[in-house]
Amino acid sequence: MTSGSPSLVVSRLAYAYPDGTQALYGVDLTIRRGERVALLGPNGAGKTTLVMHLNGILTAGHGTVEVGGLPVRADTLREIRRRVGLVFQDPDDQLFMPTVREDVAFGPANLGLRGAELDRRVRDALERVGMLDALDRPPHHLSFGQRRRVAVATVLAMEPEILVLDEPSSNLDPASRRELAEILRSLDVTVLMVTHDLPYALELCERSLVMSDGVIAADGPTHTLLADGRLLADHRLELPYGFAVPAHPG
Ligand SMILES: Nc1ncnc2c1ncn2[C@@H]1O[C@H](COP(=O)(O)OP(=O)(O)OP(=O)(O)O)[C@@H](O)[C@H]1O
Repeated sequence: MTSGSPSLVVSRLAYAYPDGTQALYGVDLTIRRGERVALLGPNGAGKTTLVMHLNGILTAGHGTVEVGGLPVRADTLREIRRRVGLVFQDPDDQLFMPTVREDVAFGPANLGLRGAELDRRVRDALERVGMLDALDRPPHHLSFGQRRRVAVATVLAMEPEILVLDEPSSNLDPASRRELAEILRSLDVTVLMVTHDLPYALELCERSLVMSDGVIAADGPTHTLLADGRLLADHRLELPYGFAVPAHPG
């Protein structure tokens, strides 16, 4: 991957739902290749609405979204959905085939891959999340944490430009949470991660965005933002009880 060039460029993106609720008021955002960025913000800030624009589930009222230089438009959606790998909060929204192998093969098979190339994609993606052993198991026999890792693999198998994760640490026990962090850190892919888990953002993402009332209210090093008590209070962000942001990053 060419680091430094933009993976994602969002310009002046505004959106109102059909009932008139204005959810985005003009979002500008550039994420460069290889960055890991956390999208923080209270309930109702517009995070999900923004994410749904990245692969064209919602289309812009105003403004533009480009992924790897390709604009999100009706005629580019197929390629955009390959480039933007969305990992839902609930893995059961993503896994629906009888075996893990078939679930991970589903996307690349849809792109036309077959035979050894398809098999390589599936194995490679499962290996990257440490789930190769589960190849022939039914997803519903796996633990929640394992299903989340397989859900990540279904997206990695598409070789996306950017991996977008919705609450990746939710419902994970501490060991699974740490293991997923290690996996995410090991991936050579651009990551945008929506999370309420501020320590997870600090651990994984050098840069964070704070969304609030449909705009990006702050954008900077995660360490700097989380050390700013005033910023956190202004946007209903709270560190866990007893958690202290280290005096110096990393
Ligand atoms: N389908 C919808 N119709 C109308 N308004 C909606 C719809 N979905 C979301 N909204 C509104 O849009 C605004 C932004 O919501 P959004 O779900 O993007 O926030 P969020 O930051 O993802 O919140 P959370 O942290 O709770 O997931 C809120 O005011 C919400 O009530």
